[in-house]
Amino acid sequence: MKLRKVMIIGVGNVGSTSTYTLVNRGICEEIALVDLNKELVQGHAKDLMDAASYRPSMLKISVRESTDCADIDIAIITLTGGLASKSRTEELAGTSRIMKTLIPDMMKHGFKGIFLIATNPCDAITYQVWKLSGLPRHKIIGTGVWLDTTRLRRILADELQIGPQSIDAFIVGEHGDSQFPVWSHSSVYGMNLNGYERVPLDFDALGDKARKMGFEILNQKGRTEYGIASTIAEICHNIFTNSHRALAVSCVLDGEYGYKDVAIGVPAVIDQHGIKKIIQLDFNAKEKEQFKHSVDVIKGYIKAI
Ligand SMILES: NC(=O)C1=CN([C@@H]2O[C@H](COP(=O)(O)OP(=O)(O)OC[C@H]3O[C@@H](n4cnc5c(N)ncnc54)[C@H](O)[C@@H]3O)[C@@H](O)[C@H]2O)C=CC1
Ligand SMILES: CC(=O)C(=O)O
Repeated sequence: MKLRKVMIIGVGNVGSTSTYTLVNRGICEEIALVDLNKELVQGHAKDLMDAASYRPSMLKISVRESTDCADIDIAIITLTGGLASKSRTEELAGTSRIMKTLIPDMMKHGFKGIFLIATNPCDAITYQVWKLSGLPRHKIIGTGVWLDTTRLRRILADELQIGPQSIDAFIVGEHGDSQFPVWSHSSVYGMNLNGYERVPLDFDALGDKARKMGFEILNQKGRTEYGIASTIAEICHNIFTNSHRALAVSCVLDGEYGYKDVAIGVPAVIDQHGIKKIIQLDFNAKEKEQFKHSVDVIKGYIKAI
């Protein structure tokens, strides 16, 4: 049986917490760590091997160069050229510069797997990775709005006093300010959200709360890590189990929703090869406008790369 191998590129807060989450969920058999900071990466590898020793099965934590990637199934991008403090786009210039050498070098060294991108601004970097890799678009996934969707479900769960897994609500668009919840398709078991508890919900306020949650956490603790680490682990789990579950992630569009040359958060069916199918929702007029705005915003960032 083939061993499942993941590479984490950038073992800072997000990369190390993601590795710890992958270890504890037993999602793969090897995690290869890559970072420019050689002391940090060696230290994390030893600490994480201690954690892995408590797992019932063999799990290898290795330290590699990113070019040692020919046998990797999923390469997870969690590096940054400089962390944002107010807007995710602050990272665009520094990080896109790193990508211009990192991705072609990996491709020259035989990378054949799936790229999973968490680095911000997530949608623009996802698109850039697709362009630089030359891989088919189904092999490129940005974590995108899946974390925002999870946040929205948690906020709604609090409001409605029902488990978040029972709420079918989600966010589409940019992992950033132009994202929006698709209220026209949100329900509890097919029941309109206002009908569930028979109390009118303040939909604008709920969407705002989810949209602002990332920076609310960032302002309080200086970084966000656990939420995105669980998002990364969840996407890897869905790939490795060939789940065919639909998640709202950043996908490269090629005509879906009437757009191309952009990566943006939309619901997509995940299988062992990556994105199996992009689900095309029937947006109402307001949502069509909001989606167009989000596409325009992301295209603006892509143009600046
Ligand atoms: N998509 C999402 O929902 C979230 C995304 N993020 C993003 O994740 C990224 C990482 O955030 P943190 O871990 O907090 O940053 P961090 O600064 O703690 O870690 C970044 C790591 O990348 C390494 N690095 C830089 N250039 C590299 C290169 N060329 N090759 C290998 N390693 C390199 C650094 O040495 C550092 O260890 C940021 O872009 C951040 O905005 C963070 C939280 C949530
Ligand atoms: C930092 C970030 O992108 C988030 O937690 O949503």
